[in-house]
Amino acid sequence: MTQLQEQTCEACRADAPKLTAEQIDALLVEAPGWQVEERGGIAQLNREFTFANFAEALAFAQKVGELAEAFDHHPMIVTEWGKATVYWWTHKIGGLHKNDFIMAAKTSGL
Ligand SMILES: C[C@H](O)[C@H](O)[C@H]1CNC2=NC(N)=NC(=O)C2=N1
Repeated sequence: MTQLQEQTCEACRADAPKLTAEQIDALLVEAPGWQVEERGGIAQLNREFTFANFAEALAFAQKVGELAEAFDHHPMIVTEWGKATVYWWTHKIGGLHKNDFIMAAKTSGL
């Protein structure tokens, strides 16, 4: 996990290739707790984080947002009482890029 977590996102270009199923399977091994689900035809990496209450979930969401701003790569975060679900995918390519796994690993490290 630390290996992915320490990497930095490469500048993702619109013509960057989406990860293949094999590449996704290999990267999932390095991102325990994360799963890939397709939403609206787009493969997304997601993980649910649980907390004691809403305030803690919100504080976590804020940290994820700061991480996203630092790397200019942004997730969807669904924040609820006791839960925050983080979704990573690359808008530019409408799918998954290694950057999404790097950001997921960093999210797990928060
Ligand atoms: C202009 C800015 O760098 C781009 O729009 C970035 C911002 N954050 C992003 N976040 C994600 N998840 N995918 C992108 O393609 C993306 N592009």
